[in-house]
Amino acid sequence: MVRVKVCGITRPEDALAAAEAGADAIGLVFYSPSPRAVDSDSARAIIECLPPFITSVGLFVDAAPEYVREVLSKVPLDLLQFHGDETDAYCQLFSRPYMKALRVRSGDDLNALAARWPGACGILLDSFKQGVPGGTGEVFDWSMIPVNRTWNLILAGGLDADNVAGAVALCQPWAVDVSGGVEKSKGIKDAAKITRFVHEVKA
Ligand SMILES: O=C(O)c1ccccc1NCC(=O)[C@H](O)[C@H](O)COP(=O)(O)O
Repeated sequence: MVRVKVCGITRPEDALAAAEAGADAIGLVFYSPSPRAVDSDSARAIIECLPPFITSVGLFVDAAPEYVREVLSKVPLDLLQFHGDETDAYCQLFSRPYMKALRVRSGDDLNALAARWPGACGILLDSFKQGVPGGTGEVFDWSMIPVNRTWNLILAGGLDADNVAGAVALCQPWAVDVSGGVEKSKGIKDAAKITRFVHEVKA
């Protein structure tokens, strides 16, 4: 069964909509230039309203370790996601499971790249857009993804209810990750779009 993470959650009602739709995880963005960014108090309130068995993921981009530790002291995050140029050693500083996001560019050897983060529980493949670390709303060339891989693939980038079934059939990921494709506007999710997306993945 392919897992689903709904990322860029900014409101408790959107976290509940994701949980009720059957999503397995929610993502909270701790990167202030993003229109989907949340502060620690908001993030804690969102997580506190979740029912059991929904993984809470905190997302950072080249953050100072002190900031990550400050967030972790206030917010009960289950899993970390690093979207910048963080090394494996940096990602392992926080004694939490982590996923490393890689923004895919043509010609990348994705198996070789993934091997640089042996401590990662998953590799999130996302689209590359200059100056935009994530949440681009754009797909990348899924044919670049190696069929033979030893790492857990989380597929991201421009997914929505119309393309996700094809993406799953082609790429066979451990999980999929979506943000823009289930929104009314940046950071405001659409419950019906979330429900349709999860159905397309899990039906
Ligand atoms: O979502 C953001 O605004 C964001 C900003 C900076 C770094 C990462 C960000 N999102 C990370 C995610 O995991 C997104 O879900 C992923 O990039 C896919 O986004 P989308 O293409 O909109 O589905």
